[in-house]
Amino acid sequence: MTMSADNSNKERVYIFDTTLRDGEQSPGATMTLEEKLQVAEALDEMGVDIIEAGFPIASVGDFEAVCAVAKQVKHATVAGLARAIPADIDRAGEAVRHAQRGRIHTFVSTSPIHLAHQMRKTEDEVIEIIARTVSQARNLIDDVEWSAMDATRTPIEFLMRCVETAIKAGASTINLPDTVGYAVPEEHYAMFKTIIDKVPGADKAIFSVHCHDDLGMAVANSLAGVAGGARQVECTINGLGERAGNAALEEIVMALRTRGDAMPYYTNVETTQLSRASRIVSAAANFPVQFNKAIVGKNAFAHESGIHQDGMLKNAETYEIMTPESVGIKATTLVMGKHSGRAAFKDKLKELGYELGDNAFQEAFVRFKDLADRKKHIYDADIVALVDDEVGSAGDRIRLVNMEVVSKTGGVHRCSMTLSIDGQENTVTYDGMGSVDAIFNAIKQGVGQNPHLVLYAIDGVTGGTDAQANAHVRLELNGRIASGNAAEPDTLVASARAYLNAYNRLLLERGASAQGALAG
Ligand SMILES: CC(=O)SCCNC(=O)CCNC(=O)[C@H](O)C(C)(C)COP(=O)(O)OP(=O)(O)OC[C@H]1O[C@@H](n2cnc3c(N)ncnc32)[C@H](O)[C@@H]1OP(=O)(O)O
Ligand SMILES: CC(C)C(=O)C(=O)O
Ligand SMILES: [Mg+2]
Repeated sequence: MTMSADNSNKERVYIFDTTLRDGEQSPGATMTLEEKLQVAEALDEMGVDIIEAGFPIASVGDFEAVCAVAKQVKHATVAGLARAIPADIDRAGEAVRHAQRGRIHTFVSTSPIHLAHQMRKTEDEVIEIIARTVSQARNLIDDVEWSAMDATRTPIEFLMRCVETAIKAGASTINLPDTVGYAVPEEHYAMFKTIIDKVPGADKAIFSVHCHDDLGMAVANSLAGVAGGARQVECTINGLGERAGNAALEEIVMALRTRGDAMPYYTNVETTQLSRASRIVSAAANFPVQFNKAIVGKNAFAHESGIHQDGMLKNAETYEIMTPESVGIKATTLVMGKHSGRAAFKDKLKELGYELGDNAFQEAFVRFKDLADRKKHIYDADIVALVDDEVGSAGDRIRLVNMEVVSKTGGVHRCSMTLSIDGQENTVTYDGMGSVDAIFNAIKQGVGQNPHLVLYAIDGVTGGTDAQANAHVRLELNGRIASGNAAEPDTLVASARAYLNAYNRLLLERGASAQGALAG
């Protein structure tokens, strides 16, 4: 079994979502009040434990957003961020007091570089600030989280002093952020383990891990923090966040769920809502999700290569470690493209309602591969057009071998064409008023007949400049009418093949020899 959702013998990990605060710090990701409320509703419904709704001192808008989220949220705790500054803490307290469960999240820098350059404080001054500001917050609310900004670049002895001070002052959650995405997993594990094992009173607090993705290790570091004893993970939907982003919520949750055998922890998140939450955040923050993003990317459950598609058709567990349904995606997609094989092509034809005999199938597959080599996206409509074309022209006695068209503005339009007529090749060249006229004239010359063109139309099978052209031709000769179609990426080739297809049908009705068959 590759997936585990059995939570017995596992420890609970609390999910602290900071999409609305750290996520919104991502350049260009600002959300309106309505958008924030929509995101908060999705997070609350999904079972997130804590929603950090904003930084109330930052602006009137942020304050109002935190108040509104606090009033709306039904289940989760709502947190507001505050610097270690009295006015920040009062403002955060004022905003989250509307919540059924409110939390003040206050932070201060602890690393030497921050102390020297950002805060311009000594270690002793920082210890005094922590004691004073955490106590202030605790006088406003029971639930106080304290964070050591830049914890991972802080000497462990000083970090332990800070943590002990914060716990003594009443913080019930201690967050040790990797603010600049500097940590590596082993080190991160060791930091949590050491602090939890050694700091007096550590058992009175829940430890929290908060990672940034500057080196692409935010999720790995978060999971290492959990292994080291953290029981709250701070993360964002789609990994939105400052610079390279925060640890992605969907990745943390699905990693714990899928690899419960290696990591005995569980979360309360309803995973089938992950995909919806991702779409809501992407739209609200106006931030597209990369196609190959784990869990929620467009390609996360899509397979194009033939070997994988063949495996998927035999048993989905050959190439999928989670089901798409488990993250709220309807189904796996087998994308038809140049890497696809016969198994997937046959399956696609079946889905589209075709059952071809062996020869027709092989020919259709060769044409499909040829089309896929030339066209980026193969849609169902392309395959329908291709198979209809293949089936419709299967018995054609006159076939296009190759053609070349020269066309010049205000000048000559000339088509040189080789036709195979009952197996015999015949090359002709003819001019026309335009490219299509030259092509049709060349065919008439080649077959020695002059049917009347009743209809000629072109439409695109799909959108895009690389879309196949569907050409339709209707011919009339001696009172008989026949229609032909052809689909090709090249409009002129499609036109020639549609004309020949119609001519072949006139021949078929007549049952005569191909060249000059319709005379008299
Ligand atoms: C790692 C993180 O994600 S931290 C959160 C980052 N998020 C944000 O900054 C978004 C919201 N921020 C804002 O709107 C503004 O920066 C405000 C309102 C908070 C402050 O604005 P301003 O008063 O104009 O200060 P400014 O942003 O220029 O500088 C930050 C000040 O806060 C101080 N500061 C930074 N962190 C802390 C802290 N945790 N505790 C106390 N002071 C702090 C800095 O030292 C600096 O103080 P100084 O002006 O005395 O040198
Ligand atoms: C404010 C803190 C928690 C933060 O976002 C960080 O250090 O990355
Ligand atoms: Mg952060």
